[in-house]
Amino acid sequence: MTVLESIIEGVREDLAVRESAIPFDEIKQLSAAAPPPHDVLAALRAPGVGVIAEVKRRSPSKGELAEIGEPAELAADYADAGARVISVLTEERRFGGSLADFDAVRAKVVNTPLLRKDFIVSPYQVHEARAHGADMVLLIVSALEQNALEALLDRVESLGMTALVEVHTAEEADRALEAGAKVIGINARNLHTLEVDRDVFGRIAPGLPQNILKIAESGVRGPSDLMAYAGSGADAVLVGEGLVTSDNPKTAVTQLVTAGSHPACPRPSR
Ligand SMILES: O=P(O)(O)OC[C@@H](O)[C@@H](O)c1c[nH]c2ccccc12
Repeated sequence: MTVLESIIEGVREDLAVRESAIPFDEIKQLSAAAPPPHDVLAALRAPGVGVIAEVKRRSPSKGELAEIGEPAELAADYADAGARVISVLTEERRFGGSLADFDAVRAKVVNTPLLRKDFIVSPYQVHEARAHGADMVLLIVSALEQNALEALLDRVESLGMTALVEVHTAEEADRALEAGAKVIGINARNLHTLEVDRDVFGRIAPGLPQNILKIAESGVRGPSDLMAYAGSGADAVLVGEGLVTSDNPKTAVTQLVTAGSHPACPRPSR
């Protein structure tokens, strides 16, 4: 079993528990009653290279990253520093996140779009994300059969949310396009082996259509990594570890945002 497969096994068990507490029909109603989602595409299309800042306590590759006693405070700092979207991990077993973290962040951060970062394998989780106020959800191509990917993407969009469709290979990028993805995240980390290769973005992104928003995920340590990704066509970078392990996450976001809007930073070509 790969790391991804074992994570998903745990995700399905935890999901079954939540589903028995709140059945599908009920979560569907809750998702319909939630305040409308933010326009994530508009946020990502703003000038310059954007920053998606992640609330991340732990990772399967590095173990404990940061304690994050107050995820809402951290997220508020990210928002104040100009993050375009805030990603909140809700996977519990390997990443130490939760929907409670997501709720705390949503209660505090009202004007910045939120990404529910989890391993989505069922329509239930999409409605659940919306019920908790998510604007964006992650769909991982290598975790989904093509028909499931397409059905989940349609459901995300039918609820007015935006999908971040994550790929790690050119074949997966083709599947993402085939499914109709508008925002493609190219993850430098292979979720089966956890190896990071920062060159993956530069190999895949130039082959994607111009109108597709391209997000470089993982392994961003600071402004020079952002600049390098910008040079390969990134519209935004998604950063977790580099922020939560920094002495001052707010300043770390500010530095990235500043680099992404600097005249010397290559412009996204949309
Ligand atoms: O902490 P990093 O290396 O900056 O990476 C952030 C983000 O890309 C990473 O958390 C991530 C990318 N895809 C995922 C899928 C599931 C969980 C986590 C992830």
